[in-house]
Amino acid sequence: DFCLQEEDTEAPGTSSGHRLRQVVPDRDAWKEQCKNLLNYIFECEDSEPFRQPVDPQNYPDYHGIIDTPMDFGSVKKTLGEDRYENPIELCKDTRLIFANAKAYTPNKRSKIYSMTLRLSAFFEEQIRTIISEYKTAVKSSDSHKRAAVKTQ
Ligand SMILES: O=C(NCC1CC1)N1CCN(C(=O)c2ccco2)CC1
Repeated sequence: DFCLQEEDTEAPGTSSGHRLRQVVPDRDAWKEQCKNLLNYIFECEDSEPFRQPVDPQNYPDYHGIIDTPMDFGSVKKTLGEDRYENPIELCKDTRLIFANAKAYTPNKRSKIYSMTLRLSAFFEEQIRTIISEYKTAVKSSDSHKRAAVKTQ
């Protein structure tokens, strides 16, 4: 754990001597990490069918089978517009992309569905660390808040 200086309101390096450099996990780091992950996914050929919403002209039965369509373009847009509070929400929407493909596919050996299997394996590997570091950062920022209250 890191120490919290008692003069928490004073500017760093004040007359009360040097403050120790604080190492505080960044609770906003997940946003850039998810942006980078999405950019990598967009580079993957396997994401091609999932970068934009399904056009009902091409798949007239799609919206009768799938209640909540989702695609990586929408996830990227939501992230960019700061409409995700945390990476867990982004993970939920991304898992919906994969679940929709599994629900819609007529056959588990279909080309498009098989693309989601590789993509979801990669996504789950990457998102687990992002979520774990986010949860750690939230915990330590909570403990910081409790510590600060005690000193008041
Ligand atoms: O048209 C689509 N996307 C929009 C295209 C990129 C601009 N599709 C993706 C969703 N989808 C399936 O998940 C699926 C599973 C088995 C067969 O299809 C249907 C095809």
